[in-house]
Amino acid sequence: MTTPQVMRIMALSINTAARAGSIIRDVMQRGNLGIVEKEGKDDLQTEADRSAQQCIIASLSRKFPNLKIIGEEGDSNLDVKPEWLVTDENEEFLKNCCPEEWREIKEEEFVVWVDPLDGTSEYTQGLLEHVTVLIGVAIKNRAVGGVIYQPYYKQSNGEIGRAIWGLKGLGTGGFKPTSPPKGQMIITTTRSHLTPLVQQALDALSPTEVIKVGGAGYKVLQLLEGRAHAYVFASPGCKRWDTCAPEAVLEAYGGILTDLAGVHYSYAAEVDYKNRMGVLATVPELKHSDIANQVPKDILDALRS
Ligand SMILES: Nc1ncnc2c1ncn2[C@@H]1O[C@H](COP(=O)(O)O)[C@@H](O)[C@H]1OP(=O)(O)O
Ligand SMILES: [Mg+2]
Ligand SMILES: [Mg+2]
Ligand SMILES: [Mg+2]
Repeated sequence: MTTPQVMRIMALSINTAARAGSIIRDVMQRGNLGIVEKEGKDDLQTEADRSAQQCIIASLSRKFPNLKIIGEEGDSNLDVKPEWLVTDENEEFLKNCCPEEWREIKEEEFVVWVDPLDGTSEYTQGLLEHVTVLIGVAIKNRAVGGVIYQPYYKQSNGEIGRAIWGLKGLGTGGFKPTSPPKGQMIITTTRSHLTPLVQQALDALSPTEVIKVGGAGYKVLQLLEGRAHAYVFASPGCKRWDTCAPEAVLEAYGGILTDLAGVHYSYAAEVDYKNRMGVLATVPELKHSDIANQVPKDILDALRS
């Protein structure tokens, strides 16, 4: 029997994210980040963002030429150094059994959303543990599979970097699932894109504690590892590549990620990339709709306008 495409795409994404992670570490070690401002000082790009994206898109498109891939850093030159081309699919992952519902999905039915470096602002400031590589796999508008790779995570065996993955219908891997403390409401949110509206939404949810960290990937990790109950961001700043992989991993785990009104984003290729209605993610222990219902209407109206 041939291996279903979704399993092969996920398995190649895991190994490619790790390779992108080593490129990110190399750029930092060389010390010349090559920072440029995209839409302003809140929207930076570095040599690491560019090179990691080239590695990911070249590797995936070489093996899956009919795959639709959308990367944060725009069109990339795919004529990359041979050592950036990843061809091996992750064998550990391939030992898993493909969920029935994804078995027949063809290469051209997927959309892969790539954020080669999530947490660029933190990367440039040396807050390296906040940095992740995000590869999200969408099928029929929905985020279904995802890889969150942390290039600076120190494993207990001394190895550097770890890959966290999730596939709906199969589950998750690469981390130790942990429930957040009972009787509290710990919210994780932005540290580099705080606005009055972001603060207003936090206040409305009466958190017992607020954890400000960088990146959408790292914030969802706070939920997976029991350090926070919810991720709340009342801002249109995130785009589909920021949330596709985190949403898929969190939902494969039993949590939910939507906009602030409680509605899922579409990950179809032709959508407007902006997550205009913000981000709300919750752990499986919370009822997501209860939290969404606590978001004041004027905050939603402000995001809509
Ligand atoms: N105003 C913004 N402009 C550009 N990117 C943003 C903005 N707000 C959020 N993002 C993206 O969403 C991620 C999560 O946001 P935050 O850390 O503020 O919670 C950021 O790391 C950044 O992704 P990236 O670093 O890949 O550009
Ligand atoms: Mg960016
Ligand atoms: Mg990002
Ligand atoms: Mg990025």
